[in-house]
Amino acid sequence: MYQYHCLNQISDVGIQEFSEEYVPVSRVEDADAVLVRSASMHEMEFGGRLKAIARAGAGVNNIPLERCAEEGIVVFNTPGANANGVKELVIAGMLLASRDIIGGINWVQENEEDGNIAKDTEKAKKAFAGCELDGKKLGVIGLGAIGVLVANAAVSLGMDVYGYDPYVSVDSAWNLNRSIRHAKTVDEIYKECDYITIHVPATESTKGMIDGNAIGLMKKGVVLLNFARDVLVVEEAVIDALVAGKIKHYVTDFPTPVITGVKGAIVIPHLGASTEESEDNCARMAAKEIRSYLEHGNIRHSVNYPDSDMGFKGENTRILLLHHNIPNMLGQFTRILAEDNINIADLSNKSKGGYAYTMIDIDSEITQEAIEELKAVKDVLKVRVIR
Ligand SMILES: NC(=O)C1=CN([C@@H]2O[C@H](COP(=O)(O)OP(=O)(O)OC[C@H]3O[C@@H](n4cnc5c(N)ncnc54)[C@H](O)[C@@H]3O)[C@@H](O)[C@H]2O)C=CC1
Ligand SMILES: O=C(O)C(=O)COP(=O)(O)O
Repeated sequence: MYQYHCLNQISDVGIQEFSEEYVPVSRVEDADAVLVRSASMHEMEFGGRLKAIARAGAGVNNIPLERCAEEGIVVFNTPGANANGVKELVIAGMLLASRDIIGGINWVQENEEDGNIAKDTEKAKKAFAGCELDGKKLGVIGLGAIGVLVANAAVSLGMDVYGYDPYVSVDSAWNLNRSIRHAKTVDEIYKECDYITIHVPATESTKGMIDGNAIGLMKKGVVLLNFARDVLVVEEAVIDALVAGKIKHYVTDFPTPVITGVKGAIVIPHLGASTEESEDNCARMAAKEIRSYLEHGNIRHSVNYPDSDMGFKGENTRILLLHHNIPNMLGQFTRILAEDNINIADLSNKSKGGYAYTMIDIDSEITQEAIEELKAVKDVLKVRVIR
């Protein structure tokens, strides 16, 4: 039996991926696996039983990745599974910033009692007029799953699109529309574009990247869109720029006490991934990742351990070792198994940064003493045996 705990509402489509072998539990401490969306896990203690955390979504800044790695807990996310949902809302954000659609709708509601509203509309509407997206320059910072979709959709809308991503993956580069201009520096985006949208993860190096200096380089009347994370943008600098008319609108998916209610800020309550399709996709992918790891030891889409796949666990016993990525670990593991007269049928050893993952299939049983010896090896963080 495997026990799982959901820290946020997770779509039933994902939960249905679990077999009868899986039961929900109400406490994280009792869980083999946790499913989470945006709930913060930084202050949480994890029981020794926890093996996997699956973020049904993209951003993992709510999870203490390093601490999890040290405790031998594999953290997964679901790359691309909600990207289309976000892309559609970004396009909506650009449209909301181009004409005062929100102001116009509010005006209609405020005048609902007006028997003359059809006629009065024609006088009032000039206050809500704006511009079109066609022909405007859009800068996309971060060309991952979301950035690529936004950039390509904007091309279809007739925009002149610039993309910036110094770490762009080969897949993303292949998927980009060929008319998109390759910005060699982020400053080029700041200086050239009428609309700027940011789609990078929140990390120590990206936090605060849109600051007063970046805004200083932007065109007067620029529209800035942030559907990635609040902390990427220095909100005080944005507010100064809104007041000065340097930024026309700041469209953000992240309400904070600082930005909410500010004139010119269009603040959406984190709805980027809140579509039926995105929620189903993320939940389904997250549940599959958990099953594959718990039942077969395979890792796919982890953010703190290397991906590793030895296929379905067949008749063999499978030993899984999570450890620091340092020399002579394999030598120690194979010596312990050899001393127990165990024959290795298959073996994989992968690393990612400071962490490594070794999977060993053996064609006999392993004694509890040998397991204890493996656990006692210095720099081994977790040992699991699937029989
Ligand atoms: N509003 C919402 O509901 C959602 C927000 N997000 C946020 O959007 C972010 C991006 O999501 P995805 O596109 O799915 O992730 P992704 O991992 O596919 O793409 C991120 C891209 O940013 C690039 N990048 C990293 N540092 C950069 C830098 N300094 N300058 C330029 N590019 C840089 C990477 O090379 C990568 O191509 C997530 O990390 C999350 O914070 C994601 C999904 C939903
Ligand atoms: O996937 C992401 O990074 C998101 O921001 C979506 O968050 P949510 O799952 O809607 O709480």
